[in-house]
Amino acid sequence: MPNRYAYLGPAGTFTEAALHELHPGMPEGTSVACTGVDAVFAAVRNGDVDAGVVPLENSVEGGVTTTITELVNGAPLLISAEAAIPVRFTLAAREGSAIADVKRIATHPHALAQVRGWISAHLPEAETFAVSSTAAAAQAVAEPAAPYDAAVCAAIAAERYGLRPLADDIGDCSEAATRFVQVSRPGALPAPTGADRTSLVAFIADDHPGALVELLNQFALRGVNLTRLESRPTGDGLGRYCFCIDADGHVADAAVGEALMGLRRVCRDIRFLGSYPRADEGSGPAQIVPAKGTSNADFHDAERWLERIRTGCAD
Ligand SMILES: O=C(O)C(=O)Cc1ccccc1
Repeated sequence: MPNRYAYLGPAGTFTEAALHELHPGMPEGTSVACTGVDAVFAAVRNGDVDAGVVPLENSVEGGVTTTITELVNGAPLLISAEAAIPVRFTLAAREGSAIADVKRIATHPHALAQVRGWISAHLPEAETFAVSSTAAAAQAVAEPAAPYDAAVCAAIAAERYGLRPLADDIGDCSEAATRFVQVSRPGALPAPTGADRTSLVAFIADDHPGALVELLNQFALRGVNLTRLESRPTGDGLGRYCFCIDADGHVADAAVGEALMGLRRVCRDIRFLGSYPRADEGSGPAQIVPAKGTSNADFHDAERWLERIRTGCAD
């Protein structure tokens, strides 16, 4: 039986595009469109689907709060894959509308944040409304008694819901990309590929000067490169934060494994969020030359040396 996947719907979202990038040629009927990120997490947790795809962070707007909150505070799930896709926004309206008719615009909050410059330059009087996704906005605009005049969405969503593009590529930053993750119930980890990422949440043991440096040192000392560090409130009171961390490498790699053991010793709690193949395989951080003495072979050699000393077999 093919796997079933939930995603932030309806059809035509950027998240659906990410799902297809992760599973090219997936059979009809194997995806389930959800109305919110929280509904995707619920579908995965209660076993309705095998995995779910949600947006995690955007290169312009930063983290997607609902996704991060679910990963940090909800019943534990693991990230099993990621996809990074460019996001290009279209302003779309019903047939017969012109830009000058647009008074009410609907879209996802992350899309809105990325087209603010264009809207204030071209439609400074327009009101904006946050809805659950860009495709939900397009679907709503297509309704005969639509409460909105236009949607900011993907070109493919405009086409799917029979809307006319009024302006294409209206994002304020042409290089904008969003990172999506696939979440699964805890189980076996994807095998290391040599170009992996590890995600976790670190909870500091007690507030003291240098607590964050201690945490970061666990990675630095082992030559592990970090690709994301985001503080999130723990919910236990003002000034209490946990740290969401993405690092290059797989937990099966000696350096990452040892960094995690170090964190375990200095932190109150660690939530491991998974090791999975990097979407930017072969570019960016992957090009970083490993620090001296931090390869798997270096760690294993040092371990064997210590063992010889401990057992009295040192030469
Ligand atoms: O609403 C969508 O289409 C999504 O998939 C969420 C989103 C919104 C804006 C940028 C990237 C992802």
